[in-house]
Amino acid sequence: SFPADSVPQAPEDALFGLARAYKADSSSIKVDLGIGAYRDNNAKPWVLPVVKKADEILRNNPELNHEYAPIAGIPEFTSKASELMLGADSPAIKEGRVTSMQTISGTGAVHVGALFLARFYKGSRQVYVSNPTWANHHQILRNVGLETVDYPYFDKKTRGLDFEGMRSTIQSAPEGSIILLHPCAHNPTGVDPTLDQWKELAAIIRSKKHFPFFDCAYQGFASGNLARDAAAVRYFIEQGFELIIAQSFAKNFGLYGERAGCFHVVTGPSPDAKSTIGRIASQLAILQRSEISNPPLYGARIAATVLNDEALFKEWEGNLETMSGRIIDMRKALRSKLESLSTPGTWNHITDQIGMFSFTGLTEPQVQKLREEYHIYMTKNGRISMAGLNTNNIDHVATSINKVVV
Ligand SMILES: Cc1[nH+]cc(COP(=O)(O)O)c(CN[C@@H](CCC(=O)O)C(=O)O)c1O
Repeated sequence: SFPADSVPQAPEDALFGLARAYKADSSSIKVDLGIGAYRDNNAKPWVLPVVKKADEILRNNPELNHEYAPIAGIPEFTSKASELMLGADSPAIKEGRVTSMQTISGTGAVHVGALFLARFYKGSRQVYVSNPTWANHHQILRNVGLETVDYPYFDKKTRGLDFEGMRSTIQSAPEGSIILLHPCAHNPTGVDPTLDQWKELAAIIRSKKHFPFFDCAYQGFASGNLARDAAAVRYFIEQGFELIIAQSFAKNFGLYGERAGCFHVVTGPSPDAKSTIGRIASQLAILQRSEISNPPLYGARIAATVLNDEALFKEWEGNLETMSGRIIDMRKALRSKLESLSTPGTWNHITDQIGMFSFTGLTEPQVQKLREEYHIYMTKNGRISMAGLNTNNIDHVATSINKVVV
């Protein structure tokens, strides 16, 4: 009933396949620079101290049970998630122009956003996506019948932003195209537009009546500051855009496997904004009900416990600074080691880039060699998850890169 020509063998997922290969490697000097998940200086996943506290609070709460969550998720989570993204004093929130729905982490939010657009967006069915972008974007968008078109993003020479390429491609996209944007800590390049460049992009997107789709997976991880990392999204909302936002709590709460995320729709200021938002929320509930019915409780309860308590929120901000700070230390250390080894080429991009990843410029053969000869694992495109580096393995990584970069 399922012959090979109707169910062909699919390629293994780039990222999860890499994780599997790393686990299977018995070498004592292996280094995992693959999956974008934070590791501490001992290369171990880090359960944030504030998450441990929230877990303790939940365990000691006799009121909690395992009943279904509402279809849109637990309100003490979704309301705080939207304040975190938009800012507690956001006019959009005050004017009732936002609806938020809890999702299966960031992936679930990108998916339900894509599905919502595929069903109800009357503009173009083309989604303009950065080249390169997150490994999962294209297939999520295509699975719901949207088309993807690349906009240039990475300048191979400067290893920085190809702003001219990005700007002109968005400018010339058909009116009403959907523009998928990473608001901070771009994956995989670690390169972000400046606020002035965001303002220029907003003007173009408005003039062409494009639709902004923000995928925010690293708020607080890029600069260590939650408001700064949300600046692009908040600017667009201040400018009165109608837009959607996928929000992951995987990295900034370390809740990867608990799948805590949120999806937001923001409408522009208008007399019927509230009724529009009500209609949108009602259709989102149908989409969600038919796919997951209602979202998982644990991760959202942990995040809500922290987001609703001033002292825990402050402690969380400290935990974020610990993670982003350690990554920045590793950026400085890797750059200076590569330079002190006089590794051919320039390495300032390692510290110029921001967030979880560094787009090193290493070629596929060099990546292959690092993996086979030095047991260092990174994605084929030369992306390094900087949290995989630590004071115990950084010399091995720097000297190995130095050897393969001829
Ligand atoms: C831009 C982006 N959007 C959404 C997600 C989804 O996150 P989640 O909340 O867990 O559903 C990720 C994670 N990407 C890193 C983690 C592994 C994955 O691909 O997923 C990565 O690129 O390594 C992103 O980098």
